[in-house]
Amino acid sequence: MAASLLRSHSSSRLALSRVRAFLSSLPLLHSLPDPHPPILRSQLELGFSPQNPSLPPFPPWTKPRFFCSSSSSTAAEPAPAQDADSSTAAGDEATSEEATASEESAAPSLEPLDVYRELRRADKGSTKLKRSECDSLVKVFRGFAKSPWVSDQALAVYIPASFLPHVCRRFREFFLRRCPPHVFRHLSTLGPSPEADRFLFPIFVEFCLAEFPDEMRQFRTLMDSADLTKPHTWFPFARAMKRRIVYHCGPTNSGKTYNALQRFMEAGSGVYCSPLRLLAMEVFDKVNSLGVYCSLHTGQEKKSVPFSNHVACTIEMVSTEQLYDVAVIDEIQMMADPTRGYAWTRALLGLKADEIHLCGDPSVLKIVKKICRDTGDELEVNHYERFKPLVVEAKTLLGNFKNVRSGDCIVAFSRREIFEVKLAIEKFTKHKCCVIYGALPPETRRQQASLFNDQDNEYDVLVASDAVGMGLNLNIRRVVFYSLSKYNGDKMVPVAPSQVKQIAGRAGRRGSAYPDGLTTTFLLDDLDYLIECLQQPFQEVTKIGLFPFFEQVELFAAQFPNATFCELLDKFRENCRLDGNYFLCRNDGVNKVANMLEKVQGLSLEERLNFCFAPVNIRDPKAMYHLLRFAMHYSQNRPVGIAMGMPKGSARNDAELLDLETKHQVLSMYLWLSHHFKEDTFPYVQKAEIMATNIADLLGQSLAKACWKPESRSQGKPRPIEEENSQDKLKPVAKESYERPRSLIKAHKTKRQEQPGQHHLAGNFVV
Ligand SMILES: Nc1ncnc2c1ncn2[C@@H]1O[C@H](COP(=O)(O)OP(=O)(O)OP(=O)(O)O)[C@@H](O)[C@H]1O
Ligand SMILES: [Mg+2]
Repeated sequence: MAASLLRSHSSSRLALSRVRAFLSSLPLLHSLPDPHPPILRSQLELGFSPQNPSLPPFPPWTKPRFFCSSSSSTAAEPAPAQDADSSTAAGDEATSEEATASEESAAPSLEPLDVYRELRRADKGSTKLKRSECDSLVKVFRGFAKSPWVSDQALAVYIPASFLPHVCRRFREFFLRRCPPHVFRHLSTLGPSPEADRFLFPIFVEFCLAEFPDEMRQFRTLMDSADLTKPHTWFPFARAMKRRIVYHCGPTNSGKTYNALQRFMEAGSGVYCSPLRLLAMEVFDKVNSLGVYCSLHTGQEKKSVPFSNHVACTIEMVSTEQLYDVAVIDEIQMMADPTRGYAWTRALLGLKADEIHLCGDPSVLKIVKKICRDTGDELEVNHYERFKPLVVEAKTLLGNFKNVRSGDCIVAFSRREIFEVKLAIEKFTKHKCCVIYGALPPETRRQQASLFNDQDNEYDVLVASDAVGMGLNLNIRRVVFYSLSKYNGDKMVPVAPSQVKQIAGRAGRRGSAYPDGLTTTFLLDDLDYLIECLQQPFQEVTKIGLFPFFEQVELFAAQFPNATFCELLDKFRENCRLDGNYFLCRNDGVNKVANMLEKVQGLSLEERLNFCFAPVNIRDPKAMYHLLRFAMHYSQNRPVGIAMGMPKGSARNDAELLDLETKHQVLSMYLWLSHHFKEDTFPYVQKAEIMATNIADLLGQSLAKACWKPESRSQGKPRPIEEENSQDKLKPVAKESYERPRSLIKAHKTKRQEQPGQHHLAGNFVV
């Protein structure tokens, strides 16, 4: 797991260098007489020896902060009086007596090295603790073993999470049998707490150095090859440049991208990095239409416009080799995305551009400032406000589709709900609906968006998933949340406030037919949560995503020649080291694909990695089958074929619609692979492109007339509770209206005791 290492605690920082020095000096250690007190071994190794009196007797990091009132005091000195005071403050009568006594004679030391030495000197079993005393100490050690702080710090001294429980158990056994009374009293006062962890940790390190030097040495080799610390140093050319970073910081619909694109178009050369293919395509079209030659580069397509010095690309495809005058990184807050965040981090750290424009909300401002300090780049921040405030309609739709109006965008969080809502609206009102959801190709989403934007047709309502939250320019008057819960792959959870903000902010676009933005919910019960989300300030991001380069994985893999690719990924995750501001991006799908591809022989590590990262819906067995087939043919050096017929026409039911979606995804995957492998291995690119375009058209035609009940891709598998219940939600309450009977948000938010909507029925809110 990703770990934040050694940022907060200077003593631990020193611990790392100490452990490194210790582990890198094998001959000296081995030449020491045995049995040699380990503490002295490490001291000797660092030069702290009686023969070298000019050096302090113990390295300073071993002084726990909580007990050293003065940094100049040494372990040889008696513990300062404050130490005794601080322990008596919370102590019992006996402790108080002890403190008084310690003022007369030297108090027993609580310096970690002293404690450790005392433990070492003591005979095994010398401590006779009462049962209750023993129990209270065990609690402290349990807390220590489970503390995330300890786990991070242990990783920094080359003890990975997998080994930590064993070491902690041994440490506890060692400690309990020899624990001196004053240390016991001290730990009892602290109890299981961060202070106890910080007190024990340096002693723990000494114990590990003595007991597990070989293991630590092995782990060190392993972890060094999975070292992802200081990622800004991975891009020496970018570091050699003096870059100017401009952060366009503000909420949705405030002109951030517009202003950044102005600079992009003025520049002699530029790159625009988009979170979505769709948005890259929009910028590509817009910029070319304004007379600036611009190419397009996404995972699936490369359109090179002759004489162009500008390129619009998806963030994953941006080159850190090419030099640009201006780069734009849109939706910079996506740096914190658990899966894709690394692509934004890489672009920010690695782009070779004189001027880099970041567009996004304020959540990553602080961390961007920190990165700029690390990279030495100059940072300018431009703050933006929404052109028009967003107004929350307190009335809501009261669970009735009859309250839908022209220009509404109804947001639902599953494909099933989207089609149910579309069906209900078209059946019980005069409105016609366009739909937008993640599984649709970008071309179809754009087609649906322009159908909705165009005022001269009957399609005046949009039903969309969260895919609408980013990228498209839509003429939305009002965003209506059909629900505010979402299936997270495991269970239904409330939609995150940042996402609610992003989606609601789509209402009322400058220059559109509806410049004033409104938002509300379908159910009155959901309204409070909507307001709560919109009123929440942007949460500051403390960690951003990172992922290793292929070369780093390759280096690591060399140590496990017999490991499967899946095992390798797991081991890398377990052993990798990160700075405190970074986390390792997870890729849940990759493991599933890697497992499936295990049976394909003859792929190099790089080829396997490429297949694993191909865009595939892992829940779609047909798409998975095609990926397996592509990999098998490739590994047998056969030209990879499409092996899929063109559908006869548009879909007549949901099963056919699902089939069209799958077919497009498979073609999209084929095109992606063709751009990631040698050209001649995927020779049917042109055919795949034509088929993909035609299928996107068929999808558009199918959606225009879709009036069927949705099916599930995972037929036969248990559906999430929400989906099971969704039939009930649409039970007609009157002949011509529908009602959803309950709000899942209400169930989630049991803590909210007040009656739904009681404060909000009075009027609208500006947020
Ligand atoms: N100065 C301007 N003149 C004309 N139109 C503008 C101007 N600024 C922004 N717009 C228009 O306002 C709309 C919103 O602007 P933009 O897309 O830049 O907002 P944003 O802050 O990037 O929003 P989001 O966070 O949703 O991406 C766009 O349609 C854009 O063309
Ligand atoms: Mg924008």
